[in-house]
Amino acid sequence: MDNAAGTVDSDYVEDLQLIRSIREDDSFWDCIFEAKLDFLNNDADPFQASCVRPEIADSWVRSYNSGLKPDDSDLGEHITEDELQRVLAENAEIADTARSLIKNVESLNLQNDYIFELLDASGIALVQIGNLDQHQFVGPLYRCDEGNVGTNAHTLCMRYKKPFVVVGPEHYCFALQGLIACAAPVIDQSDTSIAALTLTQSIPEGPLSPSDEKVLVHAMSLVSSLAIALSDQLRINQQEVKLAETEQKYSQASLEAQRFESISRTVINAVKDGVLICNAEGSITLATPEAAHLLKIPPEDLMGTNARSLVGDGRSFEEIVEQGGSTTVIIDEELHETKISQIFGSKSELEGFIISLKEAKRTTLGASRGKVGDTADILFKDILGESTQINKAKALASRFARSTENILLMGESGTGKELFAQAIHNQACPNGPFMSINCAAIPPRLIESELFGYESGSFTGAEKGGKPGKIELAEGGTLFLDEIGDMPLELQATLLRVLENKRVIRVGGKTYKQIDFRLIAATNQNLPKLVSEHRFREDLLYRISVLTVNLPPLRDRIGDALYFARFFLNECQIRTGNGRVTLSDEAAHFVSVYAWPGNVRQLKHAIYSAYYTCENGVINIDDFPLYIAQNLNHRAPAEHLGSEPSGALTQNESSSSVKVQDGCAPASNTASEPFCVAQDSPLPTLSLSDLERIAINEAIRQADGNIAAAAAILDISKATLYRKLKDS
Ligand SMILES: Nc1ncnc2c1ncn2[C@@H]1O[C@H](COP(=O)(O)OP(=O)(O)OP(=O)(O)O)[C@@H](O)[C@H]1O
Repeated sequence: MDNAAGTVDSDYVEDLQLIRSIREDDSFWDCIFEAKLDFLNNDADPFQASCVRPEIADSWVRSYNSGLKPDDSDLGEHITEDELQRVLAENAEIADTARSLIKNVESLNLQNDYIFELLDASGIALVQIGNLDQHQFVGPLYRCDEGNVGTNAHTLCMRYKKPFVVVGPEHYCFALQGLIACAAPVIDQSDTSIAALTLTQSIPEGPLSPSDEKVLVHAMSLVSSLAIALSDQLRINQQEVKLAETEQKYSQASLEAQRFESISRTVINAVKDGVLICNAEGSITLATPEAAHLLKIPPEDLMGTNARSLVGDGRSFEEIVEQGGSTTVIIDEELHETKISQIFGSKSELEGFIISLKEAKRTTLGASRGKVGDTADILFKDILGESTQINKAKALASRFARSTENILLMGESGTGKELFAQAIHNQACPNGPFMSINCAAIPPRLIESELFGYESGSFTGAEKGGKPGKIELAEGGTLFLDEIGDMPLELQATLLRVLENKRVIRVGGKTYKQIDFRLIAATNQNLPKLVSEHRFREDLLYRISVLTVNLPPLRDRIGDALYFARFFLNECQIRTGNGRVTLSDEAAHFVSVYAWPGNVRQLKHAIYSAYYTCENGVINIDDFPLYIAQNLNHRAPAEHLGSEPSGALTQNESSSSVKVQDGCAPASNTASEPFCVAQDSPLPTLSLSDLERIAINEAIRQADGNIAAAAAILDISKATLYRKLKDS
């Protein structure tokens, strides 16, 4: 039988031999006794005596060295009743368990006086059962160890962590010579002897009878088995206690967790912003109703969804946190401000993120980069129109925005190229700078320094300390090159190089700087035609036109002209706070069929003008600016409404002029010349510059010669108007 307290039979082999030797050999008992006397009186080495076991010899030496007299009869160290009670209280569990195990020991047919004891590690009796009362030292108020009772079975069994028998003369003290004691250790979970079970019997001096031997062997096995059982039971008890403690801790922890979760939920739900909690990988574990509302995704669908792809701005959450934690993202065409914080575990490891989410004001756009650059606050949802043509263009541009490629926007003047550029920028990198240059509006000699920047003293008038160019400033954002068709040919080669290696060198500079930016170029010119005329580099065209969005002219966008007219009327109403103004049937028809060569911009100004001009809250054709109203005689028949789109700028057509529809006189130099409404062929043409000149004249006329007011009507700056007047 193997276990922690030892192997009953094998552990007793030496003891059995000893007992057998004592029974079979009359002189064995005396041999031990003589050896002890020889050791005590003559300093003889007890290890040399063949009848003395080495453990016993060792114990004699220790007992001797402790100063104990072998002929002492007052053995053991007296302890107080208080100390005993304290020890009993400390060992109550082992004592109770032992008691229940040894209660039947009386039923053993022990022939001699005996005492069955459980002694703690220091030798104090915790339990005593038996009738051996003539030896006072075994009384309860004694501590019995090797130092005060000499060689004994319980000390040795605990020392060697195995059952031990000490017979008559093996005891160091003569007073114990009439006893035989079998002891076995009680061993705890950490393999320490914490107590000993001992059966001590009186034994007649001299050889043992066969029945004595039998009883002794039986007693040894019993003690050993009981000690093993006691050790096991204690271990089980300890495990049960641990289990109960663990269960209690667990249930306390889960109660705490529930309480914490309910508090967190209450707090989180009380926050007005939407809140998402996700793990370190980004998988969402909690989403408040407001977050689900803002994201337009049901809360249950949000669980497990990756927050990194849902509310990211191109940077990793870790990067965002490192750079301040705030960012602006566009989700479902709406602008949102997000704040991201990290959640750390008890060992400072990243456990996840808390993301708060709220609708943002446009002013937050670019805020996290210090608002470098031009204003770009247009989102795709601001690009109006109900026609499939504009919606297709928006969908395409929005798809392109997700790439990092350059984008080319082609469309006639006023079709919304600038709006598209801003919307693409805000969808792709709302936190980055939006740098814009109109190549047609800047004198060619200045474009280079504007674009590339310059070093100090690189030309007369250069700012001290140099100046970064727009490309450099577009780092992390967008460079919008409007009217790219007007870029000087010699600069096109430099621009191509910059686009190819994303490195820029300032004018007069010596070192290149790596810049991460996206180019959005726009033009109302037919670039392939410019290429064929050697006014635009073919390689640059290929480079910038990989992703091209053609913006349809208003005349091709079925239903949009009327939609815009009503929208702009409403805008005027809100702006002025005046009453409602409507279009007469005739005016509405006219708006629908007019070709609007200046597209949305022209329509907008025409409606604004008519709004202020009309009387009685109804706009008639006469209320439109003169150059439009004069087309009355040439407007399309009503049945022309909804006809197929015509005249859209394509890469194969020249867009520098606008097609003028059937029945219209060709453009003239005066504002009094009629304009055209959309009709079928034949199609004479009117150049954009003619249109512009006429629009400018009309605006000045309406503004009674006030340039600032005329510029406002034209939706351009006063400076631009002056420049245009100068150029024309
Ligand atoms: N789809 C649209 N929704 C709302 N407004 C629009 C739309 N398209 C154009 N506009 C308005 O028309 C005007 C001209 O737009 P924008 O400047 O973007 O056009 P563009 O194509 O860049 O013109 P240009 O080539 O002359 O620079 C602006 O006032 C703009 O608000």
